[in-house]
Amino acid sequence: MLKIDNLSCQKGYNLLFNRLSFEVNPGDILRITGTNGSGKTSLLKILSGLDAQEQSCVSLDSHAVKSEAYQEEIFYLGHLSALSGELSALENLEFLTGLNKSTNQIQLIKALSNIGLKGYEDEYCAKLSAGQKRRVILAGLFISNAKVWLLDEPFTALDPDGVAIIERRINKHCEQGGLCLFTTHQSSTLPNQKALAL
Ligand SMILES: Nc1ncnc2c1ncn2[C@@H]1O[C@H](COP(=O)(O)OP(=O)(O)OP(=O)(O)O)[C@@H](O)[C@H]1O
Repeated sequence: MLKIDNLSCQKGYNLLFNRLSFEVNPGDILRITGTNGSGKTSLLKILSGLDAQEQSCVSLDSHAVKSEAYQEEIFYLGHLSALSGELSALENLEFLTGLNKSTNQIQLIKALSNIGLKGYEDEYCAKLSAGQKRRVILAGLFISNAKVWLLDEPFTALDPDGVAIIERRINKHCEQGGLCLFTTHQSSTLPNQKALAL
């Protein structure tokens, strides 16, 4: 269980949220909404451990955010594509999944194919469209072993086919006991999603 207990976040003079408490259980899909600047990205960054501050009010099965046990279970998909334009789609995927020793190159090529990037394995990411770049990162997400998916605006830049793929994968992940928290400004057809408004 991902537990958030009395979490507050202040940026400059702006108190984004105060004493926020909620739990996300295995199988849960949590949709986080709010106006621009309400703190959605800030919340996901705290939960991913990217926030510089140590956060004792966040734990996963009693493990603290910065602990190895917590970090092993997290995949954070940021707003902006964390890809190198000078590396190919396959090389970027190798880098993204570098810590997951159980994946080999054949699996990575298959993952790119499954997300609609067959034939783009050796293309420099600088030459890919915004949606194709997004798909490279999603390929990394889908083959990761992370239990907790933290997805910041995952549908951005994706065409309807891309949106359908990710919604299907979120469903499958959570049906198998995973957890997914995602932010979006778009409507979503995901069933059984819980909601958190900031
Ligand atoms: N490093 C930072 N230093 C100062 N202020 C920051 C920092 N990061 C974010 N903020 C501020 O915190 C507020 C919340 O930002 P955040 O990115 O979390 O919002 P959001 O809900 O994800 O917005 P959007 O819907 O536009 O993506 C904004 O006003 C932003 O300017």
